[in-house]
Amino acid sequence: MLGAIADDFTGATDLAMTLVARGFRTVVSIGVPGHERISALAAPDGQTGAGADAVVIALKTRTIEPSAAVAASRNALRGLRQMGATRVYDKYCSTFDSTPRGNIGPVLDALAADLETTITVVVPAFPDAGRTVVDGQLFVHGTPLAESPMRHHPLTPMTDSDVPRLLSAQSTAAVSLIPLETVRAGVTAVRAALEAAGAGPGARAGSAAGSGSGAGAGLRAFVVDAETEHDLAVIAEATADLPLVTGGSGLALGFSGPGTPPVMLPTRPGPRAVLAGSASSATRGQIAHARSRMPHRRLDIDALRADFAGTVAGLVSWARDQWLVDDEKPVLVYAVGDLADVQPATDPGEVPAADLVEQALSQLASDFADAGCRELIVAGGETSGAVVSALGVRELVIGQPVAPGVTWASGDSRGRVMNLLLKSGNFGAEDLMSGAWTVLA
Ligand SMILES: Nc1ncnc2c1ncn2[C@@H]1O[C@H](COP(=O)(O)OP(=O)(O)OP(=O)(O)O)[C@@H](O)[C@H]1O
Ligand SMILES: O=C(O)[C@@H](O)C(=O)CO
Repeated sequence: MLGAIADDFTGATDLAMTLVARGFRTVVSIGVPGHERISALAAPDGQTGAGADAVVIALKTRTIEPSAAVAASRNALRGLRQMGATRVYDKYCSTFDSTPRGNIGPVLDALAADLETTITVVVPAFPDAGRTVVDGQLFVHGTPLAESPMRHHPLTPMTDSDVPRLLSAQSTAAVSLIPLETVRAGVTAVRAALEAAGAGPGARAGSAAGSGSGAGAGLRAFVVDAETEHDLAVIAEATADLPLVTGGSGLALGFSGPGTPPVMLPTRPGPRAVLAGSASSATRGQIAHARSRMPHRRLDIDALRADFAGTVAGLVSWARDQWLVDDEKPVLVYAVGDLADVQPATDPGEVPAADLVEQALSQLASDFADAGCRELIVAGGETSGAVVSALGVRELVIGQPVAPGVTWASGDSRGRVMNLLLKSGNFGAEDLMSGAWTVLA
């Protein structure tokens, strides 16, 4: 069984949809499952679980304190091992989203230590979504990460494009690069690079330059260049025996499961809504597009600060009115239409704007579900984490894909099955908020 740990919920569905497309029966667990569910999912023969070929544990650890992220990830690893996971996939963002102190490095270090492995790979590339890595530099649709809209992210502004440098600052591992020329030379060349480096301290991979930082800790982390799906297939094959691989979801494009067919989710009658807490440029474009096609409201952060319950209740009553007029049309509630709407810093003692937004969208999701809403698009990884937790959903079944990294899923919210589309901030076409509904059977 393949076990995966994702640092946010949209990342979990992103990876899970790729695994489903590659023929894995995949369960997304929101947090670590309870003992009974672990037993149900466990693989009696160490190979195939009764309920799943792959389990992705969705955490909300991208921006929390590094020590808390490490503890939650190690706990998830324990759960996966109890289920019989023999390989572990540490999923983080294809744009390497992390705070300056972590959490990608500390989590990678801890998982490698628990798995007693001294070699792992770092593969953020996801070419279908425009993320490529060349000479260790991460590009977003051809623009260096640090010049892309990611530099304006409210929680994880990315101001460096150099993946080995980003990782070295966070990890105790000796960080090296396996360059594109080695990947293009094929599986044997990548394996040779990994094995040669395993030979001793300071060993280099292919023609790569190693930073060598932290070499004493024993772990070697190889950032591997990749520009195409074929590159990812080469890397996946070359690393098939590693107990731990890390990256965006792209690496999983090179995996091959037992051929389980995908699930088609039925549409769920009832009102529909879009909740967007993401400030990412793709989400802002989708909001601009959706505003001319559906009733919409922007969250008023000052009003939330002054009267949270009253402001949310006002939005619920507005949404109910819209659904009475046209129950086919989704309503849109969003946080950021324009970057100027972002409120980065708050006075000490004040609830940060980001928390108010997450709390408001979570409360709206619960109240909308109580009002009969059974289909929901949520934009943003942190936002999705907050919303799905508030809905009390424990597991997701992956359904129809919508765009690279974006998929419908269904989950049980306190006895009500809902279709949920958890969209990463920078994924999806401009018409996603009005168009994604049509792919439900
Ligand atoms: N006006 C605002 N001021 C400050 N923070 C905000 C504002 N609006 C939203 N936020 C916060 O910004 C964060 C956006 O992160 P989120 O992960 O949801 O989106 P994203 O980063 O675009 O998506 P992803 O992580 O999937 O790429 C959330 O915590 C949200 O509450
Ligand atoms: O890898 C990605 O880019 C996404 O799955 C994600 O994690 C964004 O939050």
